[in-house]
Amino acid sequence: MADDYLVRIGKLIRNARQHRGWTQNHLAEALGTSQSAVNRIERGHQNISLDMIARIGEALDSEIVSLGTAGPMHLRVSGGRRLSGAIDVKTSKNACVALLCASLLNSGRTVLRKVARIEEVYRILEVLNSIGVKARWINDGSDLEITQPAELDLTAVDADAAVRTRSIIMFLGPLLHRMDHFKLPYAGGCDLGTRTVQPHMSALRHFGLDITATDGTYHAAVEPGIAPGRPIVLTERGDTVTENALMAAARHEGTTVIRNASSNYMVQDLCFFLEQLGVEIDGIGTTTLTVRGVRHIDRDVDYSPSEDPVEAMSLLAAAVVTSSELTIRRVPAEFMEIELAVLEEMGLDLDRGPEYAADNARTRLVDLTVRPSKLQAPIDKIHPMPFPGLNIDNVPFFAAIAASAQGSTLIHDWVYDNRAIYLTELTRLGASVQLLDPHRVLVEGPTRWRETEMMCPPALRPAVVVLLGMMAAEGTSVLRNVYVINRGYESLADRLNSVGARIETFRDI
Ligand SMILES: CC(=O)N[C@H]1[C@@H](OP(=O)(O)OP(=O)(O)OC[C@H]2O[C@@H](n3ccc(=O)[nH]c3=O)[C@H](O)[C@@H]2O)O[C@H](CO)[C@@H](O)[C@@H]1O
Ligand SMILES: C=C(OP(=O)(O)O)C(=O)O
Repeated sequence: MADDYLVRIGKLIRNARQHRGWTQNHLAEALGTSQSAVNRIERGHQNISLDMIARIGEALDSEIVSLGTAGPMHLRVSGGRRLSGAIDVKTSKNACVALLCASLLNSGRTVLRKVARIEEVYRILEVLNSIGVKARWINDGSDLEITQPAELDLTAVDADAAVRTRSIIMFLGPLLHRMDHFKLPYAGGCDLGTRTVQPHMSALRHFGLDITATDGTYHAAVEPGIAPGRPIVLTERGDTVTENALMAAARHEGTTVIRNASSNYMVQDLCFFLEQLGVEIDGIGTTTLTVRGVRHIDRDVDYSPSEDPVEAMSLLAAAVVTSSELTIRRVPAEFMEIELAVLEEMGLDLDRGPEYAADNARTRLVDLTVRPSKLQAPIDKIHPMPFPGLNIDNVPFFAAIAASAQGSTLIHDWVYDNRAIYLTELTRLGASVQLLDPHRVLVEGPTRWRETEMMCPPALRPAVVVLLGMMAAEGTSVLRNVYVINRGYESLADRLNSVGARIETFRDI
C-alpha cells in the first residue's frame, strides 16, 4: 500500500516536471539534491517527506498533492553571518512581464531567454495560458517559448491569477489590435496604496480604446480607424504606461510619437524586443519615442531580457548590512549610476570591473565588488525620480543601508502612499526608523540589529529590506508568508545561501 502511494506521488511529480519542461537534473538542482535521487522519487523508490513534496511543488510551481490550501512559505534566518564570493544578478521581473505581454503582438514564435522564474512571471503565464496562448519552458527550463493561438479566448481568463499582478494592465496595448471588445480583471499587485490606471486610459484613447471600469472588470471597446494624429503626451512618466503606448504603437501602421516617455530599463528592453519584431523606434533611452509600427507581426524572434537593477541593489544592500565583501556580477551599470554615486559619497568601498554587454547586446553590465566600510549618512535626502533618477524601487534599500550608517538619513518616497510606512517594520529589528509623514522616514544609524519573528510586509521591496535586517541580526529570525518576495526574486534564499547566508524555507502544513 505504502509503495503504491509512493509510485503514484512519483508519477505526479514526473508529470509536473515534464509539464514545466524540466529535466531531472534541473529539478535536482532546484532542490539541492542529485539527479539519481529525483529519479528514485519519480519511480516511487524513495520515501519522501511532506516537506520534500512541498519543496518540489514550490520548485515546479505545481500543487503536487492537495492538502486543502497550500500553506504559505516562510523563511528562518540564522543571522549575523558574513557573505563572501560572487553572485549573479538575474533578469528583471519588470522587463520579463512586459515582454510576456508584448508576445501578444507577434503571431510568430517568441523565445525569451533566461526568464526570471518568479511568481509574477508565473501569474502572467497563467493568464496567458488561460486565454489560449501556449507557453512552455525549454532548454532545461531556462528559456520560454511562446506561441499564439489564432483566436484568444478572453472569456476564459484566469481572474485569480490576473488580480494578483498589476502587470496585466499591459495586455491592453497589444489586445486592442486583436479584438474590438474584451474584458479584463482589475490590475492588482502589492499593497502600495492607490496606483492610478488613468494615464494608461488617456494614452490608449489615441488608438480608439475606451475603457469603463465596473465590478472589478475593465470593459474595453475599440473604435476602429482611430489613430494618433498628434504626439501622445503622457501625463505621468510611468514605466508600464510607456510600455502600453509602445505596444499599441507597435502595430499601428504609421508614426506614433510618445512624449514624456519613461526611458527606464524595462522600457528599453521592450524597445529592443520590438525592434526585433520589425518595429522602428527612435529615441530609445530618451523621453521622446518615435515609433513606426507594422500592421501584422509574424516573426520568429529570440530575445534575452537584461539583468535587474533592483535585484543588483538588493544584493549590494545585503553585502552592506552584513559588512561583507561580495562581488555582484552582471549589474546593469547605467541603471545603478546614481545609487552607486550616493553610496560612494556615504563612504562605500566599491570596485567596478570593466563593462561588458548583456545578452541583448545593448545593455551595459559591470561586476561590482563591495567591501565592509564605515558608512556616513548622506548629506541630502534620498528620493527617487523617473530614470535617470534614483530608481523608485531601489529607495527602500537605502533604509537598510542608512540604518547601518552613522547619522540620520531622510528618505522621501513621494511615489507610493504606503511604501515608506512599511520601512518602519525595521524597528522590530532594532533600527531607529521614525515615520515623519506617510512619505518620509528618518533613519538613525548605526543599528544594533536584533532577531525577531514577524509577518512579511505586503510589499515586495520592504519585505526584502526586512529580510536583509534579519541577515544582519545575530540569532534566529523568522519571516512569515514570503509570497511577495517570491513575486520578484528567483530562489533568493538559496542564492543568498550560496554566498554564505543561512536561510531555511519552511511551510505550515
Ligand atoms: C511591472 C513594472 O514595470 N512595475 C514598475 C512600474 O510600475 P507602474 O508603471 O505600474 O508604476 P505606476 O504607474 O503605478 O507608478 C508608480 C507611482 O508613481 C506615480 N508616478 C509615476 C511617474 C510619474 O511621472 N509621476 C508619478 O506620480 C504614479 O502615480 C504611481 O503612484 O514602475 C514603478 C515606478 O518606477 C515601479 O515601482 C514598478 O516596479
Ligand atoms: C512595485 C513593484 O512592482 P509592481 O509594479 O510589479 O507592483 C516593485 O517591483 O517593487
